[in-house]
Amino acid sequence: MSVPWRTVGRVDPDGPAAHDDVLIRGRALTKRFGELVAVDGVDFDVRRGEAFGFLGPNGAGKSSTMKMVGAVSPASGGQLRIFGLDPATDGPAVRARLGVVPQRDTLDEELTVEENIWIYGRYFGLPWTVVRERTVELLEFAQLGDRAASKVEPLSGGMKRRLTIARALVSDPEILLLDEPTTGLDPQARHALWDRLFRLKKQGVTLVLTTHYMDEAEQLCDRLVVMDHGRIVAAGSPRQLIERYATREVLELRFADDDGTHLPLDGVGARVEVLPDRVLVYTPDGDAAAAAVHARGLRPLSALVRRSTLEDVFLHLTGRSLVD
Ligand SMILES: Nc1ncnc2c1ncn2[C@@H]1O[C@H](COP(=O)(O)OP(=O)(O)OP(=O)(O)O)[C@@H](O)[C@H]1O
Repeated sequence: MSVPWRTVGRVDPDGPAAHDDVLIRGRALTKRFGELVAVDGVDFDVRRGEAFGFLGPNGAGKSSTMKMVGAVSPASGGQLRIFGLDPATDGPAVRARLGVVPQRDTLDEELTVEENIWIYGRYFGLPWTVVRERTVELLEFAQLGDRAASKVEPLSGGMKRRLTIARALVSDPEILLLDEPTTGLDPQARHALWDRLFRLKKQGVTLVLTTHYMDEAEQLCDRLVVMDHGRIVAAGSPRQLIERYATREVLELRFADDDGTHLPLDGVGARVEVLPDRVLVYTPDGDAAAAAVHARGLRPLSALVRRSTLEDVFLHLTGRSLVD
């Protein structure tokens, strides 16, 4: 029996995408800056209604990809189609259907909160009555209704980000592009922003975001690609990636002697990673692995069992941590 309310506005991350469900298609997409290849032939599809993420460390090529998708930076090679259009020749038509939240806020600090949305609405050529009406709704959505007439300058970082999102929504875009939406925000502000993004997703807005926070990618993204050095090193839903590249649990061990390389840990889990400050034992059963460690006479200072995350996926694929 189908359960309609569970499928409305959702995509099946494992299912094949119908052709007209693909809003953004990149094939061998490349961006060069002189000799530097910032994006090195990436393939991806973004489907209608999903939240799609580009996850990777600084310099991975996420923003460069996002700028090509935003039709503000031309591709150096490969193919890109957005709504079936080529941004190289149909830039204005593509941009009219996108909302963009850049990595750095570009709000006008001299203007008030509502004026920042008004000028954007007018820029998109919307009638004044529509702009005013939408501004009221959007400021409610951004939880800034009581700040409409305040100047932007004294707002907190989280409020400014929410205002930037509200401003990007004034043209009622089909796709919202968010470059590092929560970088620099405190945990409370990040959660408040995630909550707004969840709401947008529920309303059917397609979200495309870049992030180097694995928890953000896990929380928000239906599907994502993991990028490193301009390439896609893995693609799938967070769950698929964790199942494919990590075990269900991780036993994190810390020893008094930081050098874990000599420890007799062979076979205690499916895989062992020795980091400078801790040893990670990948295992389906963390408690059983902890017992095996103890049985070998090892006495770590601490032993913590946790679930695998996308950070573990990235570590497995690249040998490095996402946040250096
Ligand atoms: N306008 C530019 N001119 C020259 N090099 C650039 C330019 N923009 C980006 N790069 C380089 O391209 C590479 C990829 O940068 P990009 O900003 O796309 O990475 P990123 O994954 O978004 O990282 P970050 O989170 O730091 O923005 C980096 O080596 C960067 O220095």
